Amino acid sequence: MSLMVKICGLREQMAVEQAVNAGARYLGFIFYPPSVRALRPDEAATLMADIPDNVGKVGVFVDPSDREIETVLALCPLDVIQLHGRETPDRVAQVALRSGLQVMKAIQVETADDLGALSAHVAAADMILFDAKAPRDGAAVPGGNGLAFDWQLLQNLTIDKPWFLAGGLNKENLALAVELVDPPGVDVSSGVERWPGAKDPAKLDAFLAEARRLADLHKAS
Ligand SMILES: O=C(O)c1ccccc1NCC(=O)[C@H](O)[C@H](O)COP(=O)(O)O
Repeated sequence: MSLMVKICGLREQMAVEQAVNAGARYLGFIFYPPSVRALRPDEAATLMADIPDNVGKVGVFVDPSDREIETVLALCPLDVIQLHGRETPDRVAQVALRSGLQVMKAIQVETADDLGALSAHVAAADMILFDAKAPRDGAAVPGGNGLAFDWQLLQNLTIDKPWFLAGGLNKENLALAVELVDPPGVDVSSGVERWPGAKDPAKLDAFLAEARRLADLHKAS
């Protein structure tokens, strides 16, 4: 098993370099102004300048207009557009067609009902990311909240596209999450931070080392 790791919400050059060197497969940059992790396109372009081709650059959007996406793409060489709002499968397909890029659709999960539209999203998107629902607080943003959902809801999931488990992951709970869900990829933001928006070098390294350890364990078994 190789476990893909996506580190999300990067804002600092050092953290970008560290995540690349420690084996992250995807790096996420937030283009949603209400988030503390949001970047302007020019700031993100600077951070992306030296990312090698084997590491995917993911732009995270929430119910974006075509114009918002085009403004980012004019400066940022994204590989993947992550849609983290209430986008329908039709909108996901439209974004993929217009941008020519891969699209990752985030599905926010609290109960089994939240998986009702999964097959339509799988058909429309190139990748799926399962995350926890945001707290029911008007000020909450839809991701990066450090909250886990009931991972058992994803047990025995078979989907024929790459997918990621996200939401409240950290070095301590990664082994249990991987054992229960066996995801092809995992995504983390808060669990590798000192505070929202500031990645912690020690936590980043520890998370990526744990992901490698789990992948090696799986290979050996
Ligand atoms: O991270 C944000 O600030 C954010 C804001 C709005 C939409 C999505 C956002 N993050 C998307 C991600 O992919 C996060 O990594 C994912 O929600 C998991 O976050 P965490 O629970 O903090 O590890």
